[in-house]
Amino acid sequence: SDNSYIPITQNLIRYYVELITREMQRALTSVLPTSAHFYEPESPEIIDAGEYDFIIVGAGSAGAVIANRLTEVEEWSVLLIEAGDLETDFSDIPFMHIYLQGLEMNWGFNTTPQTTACLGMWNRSCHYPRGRVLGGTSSINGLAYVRGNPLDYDKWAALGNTGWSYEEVLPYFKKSENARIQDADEEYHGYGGYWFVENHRPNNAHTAAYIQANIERGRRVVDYNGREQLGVAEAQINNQYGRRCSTAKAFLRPIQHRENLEIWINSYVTQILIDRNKKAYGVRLANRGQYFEARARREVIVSAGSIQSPQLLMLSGVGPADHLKSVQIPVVKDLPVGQNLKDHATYFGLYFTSNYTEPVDTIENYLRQYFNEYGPYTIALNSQALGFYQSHLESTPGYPDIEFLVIPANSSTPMIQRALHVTDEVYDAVWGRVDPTTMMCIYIIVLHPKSVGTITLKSNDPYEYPDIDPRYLSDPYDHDIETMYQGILLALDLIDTNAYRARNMSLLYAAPPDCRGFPFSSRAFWYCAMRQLTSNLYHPISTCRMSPDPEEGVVDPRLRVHGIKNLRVADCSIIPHPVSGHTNAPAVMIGEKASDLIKEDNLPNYKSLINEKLYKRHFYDI
Ligand SMILES: Cc1cc2nc3c(=O)[nH]c(=O)nc-3n(C[C@H](O)[C@H](O)[C@H](O)COP(=O)(O)OP(=O)(O)OC[C@H]3O[C@@H](n4cnc5c(N)ncnc54)[C@H](O)[C@@H]3O)c2cc1C
Repeated sequence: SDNSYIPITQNLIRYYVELITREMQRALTSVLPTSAHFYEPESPEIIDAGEYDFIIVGAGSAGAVIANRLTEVEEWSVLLIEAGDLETDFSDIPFMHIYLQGLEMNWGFNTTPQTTACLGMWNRSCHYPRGRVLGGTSSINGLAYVRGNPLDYDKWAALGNTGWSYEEVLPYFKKSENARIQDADEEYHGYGGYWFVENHRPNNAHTAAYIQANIERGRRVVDYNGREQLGVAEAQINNQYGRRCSTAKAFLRPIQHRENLEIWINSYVTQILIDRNKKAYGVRLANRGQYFEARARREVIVSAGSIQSPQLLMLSGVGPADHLKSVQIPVVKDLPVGQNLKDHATYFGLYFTSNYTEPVDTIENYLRQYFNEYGPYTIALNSQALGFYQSHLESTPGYPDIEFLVIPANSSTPMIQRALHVTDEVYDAVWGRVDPTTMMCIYIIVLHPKSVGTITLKSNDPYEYPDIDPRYLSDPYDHDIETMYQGILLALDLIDTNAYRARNMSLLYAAPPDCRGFPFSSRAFWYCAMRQLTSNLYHPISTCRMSPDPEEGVVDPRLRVHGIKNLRVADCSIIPHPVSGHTNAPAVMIGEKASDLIKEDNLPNYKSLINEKLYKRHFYDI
């Protein structure tokens, strides 16, 4: 909704102040579940939930889009099943995104203990947040709208995935988008879609300095979703009038009246039902202490995300035969499910001090700004700028291998320790030295990691969380850690500019205890620090990888599971090669494209319904 229609009364402010105080406190203290057993019904009795044309598992970034597009066909009935509950007024506030990681909207996964990264985290294990709520991870994420580089999608196509080149996917990015951004390369954006993209206002002084420092170094200010990506930019974010625009808000709310759509929330799917002819015909799910089975006349579409789509396939007998046998699951189809896990390894420990102090205001005033669509509450972690860089390790023209996410003053909160699971010792040694009002932090992101991890089952119990073993920074030739190190050098070089010198920006002495034996800021020191404080940017992909070859992948380029009829996977798990960006925009694009593939395969004479009119700017009111 447009905030400007809401009268900003004292009662409204009081309601929000109480909400924020309560939810922040809960996030800092609540204990997240370690399994999904709370869904488990006591009785094994199964209730018939009827028949639908399509069943979609997971109302996340991709699933919500698919539910919308399939119910455009009036004669089709669609059941959308989501394990989580509804979004809240609290989750709508972009600034609160980090606190959502401490609440029940987060599944609360953790990696297995690691040996090459996450060493400064509790039990050497990184936290692995994922959305358990309508809108999925788009309802708890950091809101950055970053599609990646055209060459990423051309690589997908070059791997044999016909139909996924940049030229072929760009129309789907534009189809979903409703851009309200400045200085955009307009032909690359959509202006009539469901999903809002905005800039944040006003900018923090550190953001301006960052842009200026890069200009001094000869870099350009770009629309990173447009003509060229190398360079720096103000963030484009999925806000709608300053509020979080999750895919639930964008794609489900406007169509909730459609009679051919049923949405079941708080419903946990435990199995995809596959018959003897290897045809998927429905799902079993647990809802409010009861088992149900729903049948699909046409297809089951799994959009449960990169962790739980592979989990669900494996629980249903689709996965690596040896692994399934080891957990006593009868093998329906031997496929490399859960293999090839990749993620954007990110260094979280690079802090700088400055002579600039960002003023701190009251919650009430921040809220007044929020209701008027501006100010710190309208952005996650106050993170207003990003940069895309190419180190000497990447030679393809125009193709970045490093991203910076600039986190300026007033974004460090005690929640960071809980969100990253940093040990007390490391937290005190690093964040204990950070003055939130003056600091700047740069997250260093490896865009094309070579390290490969896995998702496996711990047992055949559908309620047990899977094993997530990402193995960050583990590739045999140290490509990932060296790329990250090059990113740190780039950041240190940037500080040595007039723009930053004017702010007296300098590297914070912050050494994790295990790295104190190395000279501060030496190469050996950074290598040590990176292994301590590298976690993920929460962008897991490739666990149900798309490939025409069933030896290499799980779904074909039409997203059909190899060897199983009437079953598709459509979410980030199908991404065959990491994008030079973030994963929410690609997930939505995948949802759009999957919907068209499904329509093509199920409607006679269907031609892609992409309507050029949708891309044209129809208003511009910022
Ligand atoms: C903290 C955080 C910050 C991030 N920041 C950004 C960002 O700034 N920009 C960006 O582009 N990306 C960001 N991402 C990543 C991005 O949001 C995700 O990659 C994307 O949302 C994934 O979409 P998806 O459709 O693959 O899965 P999801 O959106 O995770 O959807 C999966 C859905 O399936 C449901 N589900 C799972 N299992 C079952 C089951 N058995 N039964 C029923 N339902 C089930 C889940 O509850 C969930 O709703 C961030 C992620 C996190 C965690």
